Amino acid sequence: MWIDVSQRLDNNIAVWPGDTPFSYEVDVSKEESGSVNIGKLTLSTHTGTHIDAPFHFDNEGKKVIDLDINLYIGSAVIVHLPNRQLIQKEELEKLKLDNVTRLLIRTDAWQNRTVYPEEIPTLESEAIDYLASIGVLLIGFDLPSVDHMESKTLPNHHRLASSGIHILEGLILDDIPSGLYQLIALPLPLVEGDGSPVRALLKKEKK
Ligand SMILES: Nc1ccccc1C(=O)C[C@H](N)C(=O)O
Ligand SMILES: [Zn+2]
Ligand SMILES: [Zn+2]
Repeated sequence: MWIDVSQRLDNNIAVWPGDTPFSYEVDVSKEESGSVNIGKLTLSTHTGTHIDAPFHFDNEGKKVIDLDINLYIGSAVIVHLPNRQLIQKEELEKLKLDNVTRLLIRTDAWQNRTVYPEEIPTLESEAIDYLASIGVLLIGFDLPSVDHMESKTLPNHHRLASSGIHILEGLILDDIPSGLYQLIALPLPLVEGDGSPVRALLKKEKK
């Protein structure tokens, strides 16, 4: 059974402070067209559960279409690290993450999803270097960012990208136990995209 770990996209979804509100409307109704309802979406590429392309924080960085889709499908490990402000290398070392290419970190730190949190846990730089050294290629969080909310320089976004680690944000992992899963979280084929909403799904691996 696949489990949906995506935020639902409705007109009340919280967005990054100051960012474009999400909107879905029926632009042309069935009555108007005589045949079909046609919806219109307005949204930031960083709405809800989404991936970041390096172009989000680097003008020379890859855009969504340039990202390898294989990153976003395959086995993933979920670890539960609640009640921390800083996620440290030592702690990750203890989790025996060898051979993990997709790592999802459940922090439980974004409790009220109707608003953006003021502060969120982050990885220390040594932890990013450690994950890169063991071969992690995708990191996902149940958080709206991999940097502090007020950060303008986005050091973790840059360090992850330069280490070859791709970013998945805004997962809903509330009820998901630690363990080994299959993940699907594919971005849209946005040619100019700096990010893309995804439908993120998990399936428990037997074992
Ligand atoms: N600064 C922003 C301003 C407007 C919209 C989004 C942001 C973000 O940085 C979003 C977050 N860091 C993200 O990677 O989704
Ligand atoms: Zn983002
Ligand atoms: Zn981000």
